[in-house]
Amino acid sequence: TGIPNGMGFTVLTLFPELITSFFNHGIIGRAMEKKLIVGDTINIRDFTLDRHKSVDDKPYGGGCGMVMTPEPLFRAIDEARSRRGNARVLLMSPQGKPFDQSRAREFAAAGENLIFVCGRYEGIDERVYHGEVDEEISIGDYVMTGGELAAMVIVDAVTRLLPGVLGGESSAELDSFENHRLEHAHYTRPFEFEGMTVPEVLLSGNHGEIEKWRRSSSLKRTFIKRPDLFHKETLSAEEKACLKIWCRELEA
Ligand SMILES: CN(C)c1cccc(CNc2ccc(C(N)=O)cn2)c1
Repeated sequence: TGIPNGMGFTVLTLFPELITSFFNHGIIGRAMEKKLIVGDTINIRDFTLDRHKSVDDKPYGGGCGMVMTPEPLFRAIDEARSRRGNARVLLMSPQGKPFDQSRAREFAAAGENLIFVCGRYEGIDERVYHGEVDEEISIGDYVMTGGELAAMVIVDAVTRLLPGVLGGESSAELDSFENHRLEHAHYTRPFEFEGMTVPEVLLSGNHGEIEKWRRSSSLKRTFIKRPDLFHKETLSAEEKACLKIWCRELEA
């Protein structure tokens, strides 16, 4: 990624402890320890200049709720940019461009440092967007009380794609959504549980048959749970044959 000490993630927020907790646990925490990523936070309130450290104010034009004032945000973003070069400023917002797995892959591959602006209240002053933000991103069509969860979702989904983060135990390449198909069913011990057993083929050691069963499982689950994904990628001849057999079995 051309970044000496890992990909940088800087989160601008009024609640840094929400973010630092996320950075210090699990696979993300291990990636931090291994210096595969450098995650830090900036408290927007530290960049206020007034005695009351105010970060919001009443909206021009009236109406309910408050808007985040531009000055502290501008100064906090400039501080973030000064920490690491080659950075992209992302505003977390319900109005943003939808984030998905292919976007996660793009960010992981680009190796740019990412700066996340997490708004609270009814949003931020429009001049911040036009002056300092490279891109507005949404993690889904719903409104939250702040952008922090959206920033953590993106950091999580991007970090796990970086080389060395997932290690051997699992690999991002076989992720669901990789080829617009959901992941196959997973089983582990015990063989029988609550009267339900494990498909015999998975214990056969016949890797060809196991891979075939897994492709079939992935296809069936996509068909049942997310048929919309089929429009993104055409069915292969093998997949068509598999679905035909399966449908005949269902009719029988
Ligand atoms: C215009 N603006 C910056 C803004 C306006 C309202 C709320 C917020 C903060 N809440 C969020 C942020 C992101 C998402 C999402 N779906 O990604 C949902 N809620 C920000």
